[in-house]
Amino acid sequence: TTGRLVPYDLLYADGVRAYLAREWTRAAELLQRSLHSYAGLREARSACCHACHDEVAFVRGPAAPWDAAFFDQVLQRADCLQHCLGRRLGGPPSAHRVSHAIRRDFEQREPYNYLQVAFFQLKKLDQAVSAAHTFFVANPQHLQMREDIEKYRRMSGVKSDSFRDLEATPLWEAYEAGVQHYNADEYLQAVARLEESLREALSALEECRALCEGPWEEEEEEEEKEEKEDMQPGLYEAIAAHYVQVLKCRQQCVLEIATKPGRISATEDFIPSHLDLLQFAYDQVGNQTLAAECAASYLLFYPMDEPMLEKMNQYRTELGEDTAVTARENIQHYVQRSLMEKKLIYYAVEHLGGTFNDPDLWTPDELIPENLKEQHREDQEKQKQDTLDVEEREKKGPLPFEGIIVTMDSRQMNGTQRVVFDRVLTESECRDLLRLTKAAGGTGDGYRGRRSPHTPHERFEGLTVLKAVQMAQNGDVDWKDAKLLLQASEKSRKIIESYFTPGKKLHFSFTHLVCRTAVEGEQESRMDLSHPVHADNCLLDPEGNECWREPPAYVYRDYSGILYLNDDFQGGGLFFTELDTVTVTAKVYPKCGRLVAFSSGKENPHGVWAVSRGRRCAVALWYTHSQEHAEQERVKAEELMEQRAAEQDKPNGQLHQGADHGSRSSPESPVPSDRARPTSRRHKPGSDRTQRPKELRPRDEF
Ligand SMILES: O=C(O)CCC(=O)C(=O)O
Ligand SMILES: [Fe+2]
Repeated sequence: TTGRLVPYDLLYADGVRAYLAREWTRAAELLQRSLHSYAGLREARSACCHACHDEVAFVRGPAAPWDAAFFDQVLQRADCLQHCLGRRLGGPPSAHRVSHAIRRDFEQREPYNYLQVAFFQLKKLDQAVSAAHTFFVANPQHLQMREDIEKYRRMSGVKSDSFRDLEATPLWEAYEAGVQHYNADEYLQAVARLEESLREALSALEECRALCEGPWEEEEEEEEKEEKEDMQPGLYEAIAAHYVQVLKCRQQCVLEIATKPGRISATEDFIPSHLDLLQFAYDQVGNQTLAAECAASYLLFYPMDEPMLEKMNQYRTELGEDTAVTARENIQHYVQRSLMEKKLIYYAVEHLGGTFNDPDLWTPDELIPENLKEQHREDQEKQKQDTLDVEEREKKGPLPFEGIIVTMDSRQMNGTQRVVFDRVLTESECRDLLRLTKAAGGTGDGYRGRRSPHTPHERFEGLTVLKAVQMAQNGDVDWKDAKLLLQASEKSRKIIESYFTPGKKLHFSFTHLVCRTAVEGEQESRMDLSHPVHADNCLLDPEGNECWREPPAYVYRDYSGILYLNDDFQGGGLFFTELDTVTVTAKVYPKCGRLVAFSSGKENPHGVWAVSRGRRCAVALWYTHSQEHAEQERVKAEELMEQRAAEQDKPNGQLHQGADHGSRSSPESPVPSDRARPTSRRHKPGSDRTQRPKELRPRDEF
């Protein structure tokens, strides 16, 4: 390295100052240097962490974790790190302490927000665009940046390959591709990508853990001092308190690596779920040896997992008793280290106080001290009571159909009057309804593929119940399929009525089957939404934090439902926000048979993320308490249907109620829910404000 690394926070502060003074060349240079320095510091920390011994590796057994020998190890390691960093940084590591705020800015890629404007002012369009894109990847709810990017897209001098993520990691690309192959039963490709993603995840984890150790942040030091004063500590206590902070920080890395940039919540149980998927995929491609190895590795996390234990037995028989099946070494190390750190943390929490938000779902019960378990049980009890309260408030009635489950309620969706049901349709019913959309598309009657009113990058096709029945009359689609559309929407109506407004009739207001199809070749680094954030019965005014319940809004709509039919597309998640339209509070990923329902008012602003590949189909449903606004088309459609039934003199078919959805774990939640695991100990994705303060926003410069 070339001499001393200038602390990135200094460069950043100077860069922002130059930006505000509109000295664009200087601003661009300083901001870029701050990013380099930040990367350099991370590299140095990683390298040093690797070079200095991992003290936890020296601790043997659970007895007396905090003995003198252990403290020696901790101190020695701290010493080693200090020297190593000093050498690599060309100066005292303490010079690189930064405040929480600055660290957060860098984690959220804020420097790129400024860089974009500086480059734009310098007429360096290519760099402006890649800075904008890099920022936006981590801040997809940033409306201003979305607009900026739209402007770039319309500019003639901008090449499409300028929309680059300068901070891209291979992890998410590999993971998503892996899961997609897995979904498509392409197990050979799935294995390759998931192995890559697991490797990347473990290495990202190491990097993240390295950042937990010096140079310490100022605010953490403050906290620490308070703790020290509280307990008048000796040297060991001081080291212990300090060290516990590091351990907690390292444990939180699991969440950090499992959170995709721009997303709010982590993919649950990221590492074990890789092994779960890999085990199945290896099995499918006939590689029993590696499948067994993954099973053994998975069992390190969930030793009592019945299905996996069964698989293990099977492999033992198949491979012969002589073949030793062992877990992967790096996973063994990972689990041991994690358990050891948890033990130390719990020991400290028990004796020194404080709290620990364990990020893992797999932590064995025995590890948690009795009195903390007690606390944990109380928390759970309280949470249950809260749920009951919400249910009470929402006057939740019993569900009118068997086999349907409530997957998320308002509390879990951080809002009011929101719910997700699953298993409302079977796979075969989804297929039939999808066939309806395909057949209808071919006739050109009533089902016109046209550009979406919301985005030029998608086609938008809609089919009402009346159109479906009319097409059945014309012989263009099956009567059975048209009837299914009527039945599915009626079933949804009953579910929603009984859940939200038992005893108060809900009428259909409008129903249509709608597909959103990505327009091929126009998806690259697309930044708009499939459906902008809106509320269903009022006009949102995010600036005024208001929602005007007046025309042209459909003011009489009281409840909304969306019944999803498929998941073989990319993007297309539904999300809820606060009134500001940017603070995302909940996300729902479509899949066959999933029904999301919510009240249509200002309490539920929502939007749909871009569909970037494939076709996303759903039955969109709106309901009203007002009889006079009841959907007339539907009355007509039902009449036609009855006429036909009378002609045929056949009884009406019944919708299948409840479904058996196979036993394979779905990759969206790779750990089947019936596996024993503690619930609610992990942190809940709360609301997350992604819009930055206005005064520093580059937008004024456009
Ligand atoms: O399709 C979805 O998930 C939501 C659509 C929606 O919000 C609407 O059409 O009003
Ligand atoms: Fe909507």
